[in-house]
Amino acid sequence: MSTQSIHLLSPSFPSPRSLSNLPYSSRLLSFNPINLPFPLRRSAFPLSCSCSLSPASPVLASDNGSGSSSVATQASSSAIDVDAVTEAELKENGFRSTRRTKLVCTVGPATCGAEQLEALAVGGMNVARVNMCHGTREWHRNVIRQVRKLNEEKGFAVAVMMDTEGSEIHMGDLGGAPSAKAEDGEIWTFTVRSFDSPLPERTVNVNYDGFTEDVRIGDELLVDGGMARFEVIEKVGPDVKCLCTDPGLLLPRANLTFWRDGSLVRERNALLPTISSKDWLDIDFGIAEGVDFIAVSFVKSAEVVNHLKSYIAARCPGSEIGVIAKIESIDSLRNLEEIIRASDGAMVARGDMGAQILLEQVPAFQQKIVGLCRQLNKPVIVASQLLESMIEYPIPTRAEVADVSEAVRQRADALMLSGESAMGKYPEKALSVLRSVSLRIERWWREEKRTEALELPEVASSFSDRISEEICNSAAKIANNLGVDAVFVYTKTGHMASLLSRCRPDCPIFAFTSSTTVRRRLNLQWGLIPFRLGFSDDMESNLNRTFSLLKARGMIQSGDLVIALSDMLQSIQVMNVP
Ligand SMILES: Nc1ncnc2c1ncn2[C@@H]1O[C@H](COP(=O)(O)OP(=O)(O)O)[C@@H](O)[C@H]1O
Ligand SMILES: C=C(OP(=O)(O)O)C(=O)O
Ligand SMILES: [K+]
Ligand SMILES: [Mg+2]
Repeated sequence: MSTQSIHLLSPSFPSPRSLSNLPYSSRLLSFNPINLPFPLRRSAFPLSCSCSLSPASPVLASDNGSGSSSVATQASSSAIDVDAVTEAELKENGFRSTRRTKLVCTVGPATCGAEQLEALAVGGMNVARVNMCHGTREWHRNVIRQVRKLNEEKGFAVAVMMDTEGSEIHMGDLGGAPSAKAEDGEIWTFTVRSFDSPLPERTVNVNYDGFTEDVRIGDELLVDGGMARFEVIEKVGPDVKCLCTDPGLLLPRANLTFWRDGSLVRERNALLPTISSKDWLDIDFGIAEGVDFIAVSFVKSAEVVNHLKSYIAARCPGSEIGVIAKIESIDSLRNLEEIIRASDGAMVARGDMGAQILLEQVPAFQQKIVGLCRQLNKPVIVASQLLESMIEYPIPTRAEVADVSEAVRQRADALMLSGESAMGKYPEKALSVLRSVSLRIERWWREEKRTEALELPEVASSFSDRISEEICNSAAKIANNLGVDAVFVYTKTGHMASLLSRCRPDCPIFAFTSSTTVRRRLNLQWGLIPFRLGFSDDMESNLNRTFSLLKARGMIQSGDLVIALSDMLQSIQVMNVP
């Protein structure tokens, strides 16, 4: 085997024992040109016979029901866990075929059964989202546990995202009716009164007590950003009488916004807390159930993100729960950069965003948010109405396919289904459209060699981080120039894997981590194939083990060209699989 390597050692980094015999002085940046015909760093032992050299480092127990990270001492030196679906895909079609864009599915009544969840997992769902706007905690608990059970029993690695309700104004649940039709010219009552008995005809509850005080006669009331439109004509105590001016379908808990002189009214409701008391209870529930991500609705500033992160850290120290900021309000657009910096990722929540700004402004903001997240090295999800027509129909519109393609072309980390998978007629078909469009556009992009000119600014905050960042940028470039088959990264926290993902290299990135929770979290990031593997500081031994384990499972072959990086060693090695 020929190994060619570049090692970059940070002065603050503990020198791994495997390096002690190498001719490096402490503060050293040594660059060995990779096209030299001999190995720069000789293997102490031949890689092909090294599967017995497994490290005795502790590894985390495999996926368990609670998602907690109980440390088991060396569960199995030979084990490597990878998502069963990716494994099958790799074996069948090789490295280049793996999908880089990740897929999030909202789980709802159409998909909450074990069989349906399994079908979504097999269909490529990387993250299951539960929306706390709907359903009971019991219902959500059941879904989360079923996902965990499937992971355990079937070898999936589906992460779970809990999405908070937030305190924006929305309608009640229509007294149990699935929907209600508002016709042109009808008078409807929007009220903050609560009813014990069924709702009177043409009456809708509103969740916000200040509603009657805040609206004025002449205001326009928009349901779901314009699915139906009303004009406020009279206020009678707790009731607001409205004339329907644009007929439409009202869905349970639909979002309400009111507009005055062409502008969104943001008076007192703009002062409502981003995380309501109900949301805090849901968050406690999510932490207890071991969710991987919490998506915060209607984020207005970085402050709330920081607050939630410290709350999570205090409630469960060492937790790996990622906080995703949903960009959907005017305030979030104003404070975009600080919010994204504070978060572990962002969601372009186009549903509510489109109700708060002009629809024609949404695409530009999408592009801006996707670009900013990439620059700041945060995963980004493009969400809402990607395949809306598939709630009803088995094929998407051409326009929807174009929208999905655009998000893939922007190289968003993930695409999300909402109603399509939660309550639509064709959840699996919708997922397969996302999958096939992603694959097709990614391939087209690679074939066209459309390497984008996007400048990636430095994100590191320490010298050691800068080294990691430079290594990842260089490794991605080398990978593209040499046309390598895969980049391997050994990462404890996942940071180096995400830095590589940020570069969007042409080949897949195999991210090896010993933590089950880090592994699941990496599921949201572009191009990463997370593996759980116990590993040591000794790269030779890590590589040997990985090669033999992956070869035994038919996932790589002798002769495949890989680049290997490690965040313990801060090194780049280029080699053929022995
Ligand atoms: N847990 C659930 N229980 C019942 N219905 C749900 C659930 N989750 C989602 N839905 C349905 O799917 C639709 C789309 O989901 P989503 O986009 O997450 O919510 P929203 O429409 O409130 O923004 C919802 O409007 C609702 O009708
Ligand atoms: C994803 C969104 O949030 P939710 O579905 O919770 O309204 C959105 O508004 O686009
Ligand atoms: K929500
Ligand atoms: Mg929303």
